[in-house]
Amino acid sequence: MGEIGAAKRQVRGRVRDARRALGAEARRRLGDALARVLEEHVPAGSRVAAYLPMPEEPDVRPFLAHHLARGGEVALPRVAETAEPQLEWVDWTLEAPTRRHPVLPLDEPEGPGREIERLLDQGPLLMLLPALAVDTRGHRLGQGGGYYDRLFARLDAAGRLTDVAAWAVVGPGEVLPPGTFPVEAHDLQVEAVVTPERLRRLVL
Ligand SMILES: Nc1nc2c(c(=O)[nH]1)N(C=O)[C@@H](CNc1ccc(C(=O)N[C@@H](CCC(=O)O)C(=O)O)cc1)CN2
Ligand SMILES: Nc1ncnc2c1ncn2[C@@H]1O[C@H](COP(=O)(O)OP(=O)(O)OP(=O)(O)O)[C@@H](O)[C@H]1O
Repeated sequence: MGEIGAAKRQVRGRVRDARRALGAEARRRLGDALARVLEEHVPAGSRVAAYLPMPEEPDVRPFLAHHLARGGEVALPRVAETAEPQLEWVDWTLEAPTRRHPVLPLDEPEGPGREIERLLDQGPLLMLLPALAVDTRGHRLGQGGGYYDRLFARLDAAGRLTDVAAWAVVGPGEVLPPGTFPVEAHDLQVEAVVTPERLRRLVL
């Protein structure tokens, strides 16, 4: 691994350690606070792409439950079983089944998956992206798979970036000054970051 990879890994490790130190009760309160922020900013009945959190990630499920109850639509990503690493998208409701990924510590939706372009054929959507940290220019540090970077590179190539509003979701203390972690040419930029405190729109 090069210097950049090592520096990203160090910041990932710090954030993961801090997240692990939180108790279940603190995580629950943060998930509820996150829901209140998202409920204020996401129009009822709109289309949202989100994620099923791993145990230490910001818990968007309270928001998703509220959004679905008010007529919203939710799609979730699944790691596709294709040769090249990519995500596919599954329409989701609270009753829909999930299954454990064979390798990653992830629950994923079951049922038919679609390419991102097919999801967007139904109209533009808001995408909530899991992240370990975001800098105030909108650069996102993810788990290190490069899945979302590839997804947005593909949307860019297809001329469909404008169909997706990308908001990263992080916990308290995870919006960092530029330079705290290195940024590479392939790293996507999000237009906003959501924390349990507030929505912060970023100047790209
Ligand atoms: N909840 C959630 N779903 C998601 C993502 C995510 O970050 N969070 N992904 C975002 O791309 C995709 C799956 N990619 C992932 C890539 C790596 C790891 C991961 O945890 N890797 C670590 C193992 C855990 C650890 O060491 O703490 C690793 O490989 O070192 C998880 C998901 C799609 N779904
Ligand atoms: N557009 C792309 N095409 C091919 N490979 C890519 C692309 N974007 C990123 N990658 C590769 O993916 C790997 C992980 O990148 P990075 O560390 O930025 O992941 P991340 O954004 O933190 O992960 P994730 O999006 O899965 O949460 C790197 O090896 C990188 O070269």
